[in-house]
Amino acid sequence: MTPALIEDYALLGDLQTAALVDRRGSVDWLCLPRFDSPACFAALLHNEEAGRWLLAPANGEPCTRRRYRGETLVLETEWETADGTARVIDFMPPRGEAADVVRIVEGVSGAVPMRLDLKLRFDYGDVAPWIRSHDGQLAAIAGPDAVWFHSPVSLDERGTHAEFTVRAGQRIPFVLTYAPSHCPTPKPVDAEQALRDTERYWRGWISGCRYDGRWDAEVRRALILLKALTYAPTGGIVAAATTSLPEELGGTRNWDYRYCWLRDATFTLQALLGTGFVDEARAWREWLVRAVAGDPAKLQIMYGVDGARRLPEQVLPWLSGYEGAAPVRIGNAAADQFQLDVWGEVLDGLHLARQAGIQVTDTAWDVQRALLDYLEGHWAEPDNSLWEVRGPRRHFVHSKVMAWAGLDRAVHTVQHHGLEGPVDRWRNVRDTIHREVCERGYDAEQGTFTQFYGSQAVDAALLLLPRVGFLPWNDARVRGTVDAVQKQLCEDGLVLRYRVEAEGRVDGLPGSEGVFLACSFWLADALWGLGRAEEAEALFRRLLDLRNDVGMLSEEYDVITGRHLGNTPQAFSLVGLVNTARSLSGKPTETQAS
Ligand SMILES: OC[C@H]1O[C@H](O[C@H]2O[C@H](CO)[C@@H](O)[C@H](O)[C@H]2O)[C@H](O)[C@@H](O)[C@@H]1O
Repeated sequence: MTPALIEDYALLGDLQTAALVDRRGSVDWLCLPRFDSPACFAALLHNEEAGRWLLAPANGEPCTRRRYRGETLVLETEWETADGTARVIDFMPPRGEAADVVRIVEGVSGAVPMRLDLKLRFDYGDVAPWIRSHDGQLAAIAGPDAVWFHSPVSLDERGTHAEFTVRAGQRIPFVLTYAPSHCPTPKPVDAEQALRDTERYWRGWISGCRYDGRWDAEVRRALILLKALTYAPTGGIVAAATTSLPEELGGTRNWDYRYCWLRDATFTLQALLGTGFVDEARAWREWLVRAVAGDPAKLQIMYGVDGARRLPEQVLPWLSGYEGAAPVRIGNAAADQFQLDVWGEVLDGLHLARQAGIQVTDTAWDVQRALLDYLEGHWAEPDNSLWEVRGPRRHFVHSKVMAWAGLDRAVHTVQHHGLEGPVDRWRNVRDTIHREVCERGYDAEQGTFTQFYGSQAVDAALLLLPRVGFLPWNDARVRGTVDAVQKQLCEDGLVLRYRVEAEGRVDGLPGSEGVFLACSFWLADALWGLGRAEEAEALFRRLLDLRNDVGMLSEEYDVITGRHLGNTPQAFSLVGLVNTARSLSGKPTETQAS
């Protein structure tokens, strides 16, 4: 069986890792025990030989309907068949001692023949484990990993297959539990109790939401998905739950997003803080301070969820890739890039946290001082930009503007919060950057800011300039830039990050890609900022319609085929949804010093 469409997957998660389940009842992606651990189900990036867990009516049809139960991450998938109706309830209880995936088959009506196929393959499909029976449970063991399977339904002698019938009113539990192979057999959770606890957990969490604007249900669903991308033990936030879902069908732009990007995490923090989730923001700040500690000048643009620095990029040649889009990569070489914007984004994010009442600790301010020292010494250098180009470094305009923003927040903090720092020096550098960007990053003939100094092209990140307070919305240069982005980067009304073919292929990569959903939300924000409310709202509604049946958005979208592209669910896109809903409700995410 080939993997499903990207938009056919729903997310399960336990705040340490995540699984993807499709409309046919197949769990095709699961990394254990952490988001960035090797997958034990990797059918998503190959086929069922790389591991998956199917639990569905034997007729093999996709489901009739599915939904999350209320405001939780408990998924209910329902099939109406000729024999009756069956439901599968899937969830991962927020992590206790071990990671569990729980599936409860429920008979709704009639008597439905069901099929279970459990193919565990450790190390991203490369290792077929030994399967043994132990005290009424099955154990799949290989190397460091062990997965235990517990159910009243007996599997065949190979421990991989079962056929059974579910009758109206019956509930049959299946529990899969991970433990390191040297540890004692983990105690399986009680499925029904775990279901109650998991529902209670998510309902309790979302009750902390303080959003009172429009599109309330859509925002709350996006927040639940964002929360599922947080790594509870450390406060880190991953950019997405997957690796190597392609940015172009059949293409090579396939990257691993199961890490913590400071940029993506800071944007997530803005969305969480703006909707009342101060605890998550505090946890992220603590994560950041720990990750950066030691030598803050050696700031990386991304880290492992535990703050690990080394994330070497590798190719997994035994996986054919999603619908043949090879290579499948793990790790991410972008970790070694210089992306100037990140310094500004982190300083901006910490400023926002302070404004939200999260007190500055001495350590947090020390970290900011060190980041500012680095920024002062390096802002004038070319960088790889927020788009992580693998072509030559350039003087990207958005990067310089974010350097300006970082210094601007520092000046404000000293002036208004009584913290110490060389404010006159910072103010001078800030003003120098502003002048330079307006001179070298603006094309007066075209009436637009440009992608980098001297470039003829534009970049969707320029839409963010007014949001960080670099220039006001009513500045003619801002209006001209929004017009140029619309004219040059829109495909069917949605926004590309930049034209890959422009400037001698600025990103240094072969192939092309879809429209970038976060940038499309930024355009809606910009239209709103310019007072073009109707256009902004129409674009936002269009973007909402791109969500799949359970509210998920991936990174990009193919306007020709109407398919989701790139890793999923993607924090960047979900943050865009939350922030634009806030803007259109009159509560814009503007991060300038105030
Ligand atoms: O397109 C090339 C780059 O694509 C990825 O980066 C993108 O995703 C990041 C995580 O969401 C985001 O922070 C960045 O702004 C995006 O451009 C990939 O991770 C890079 O390795 C790759 O060069």
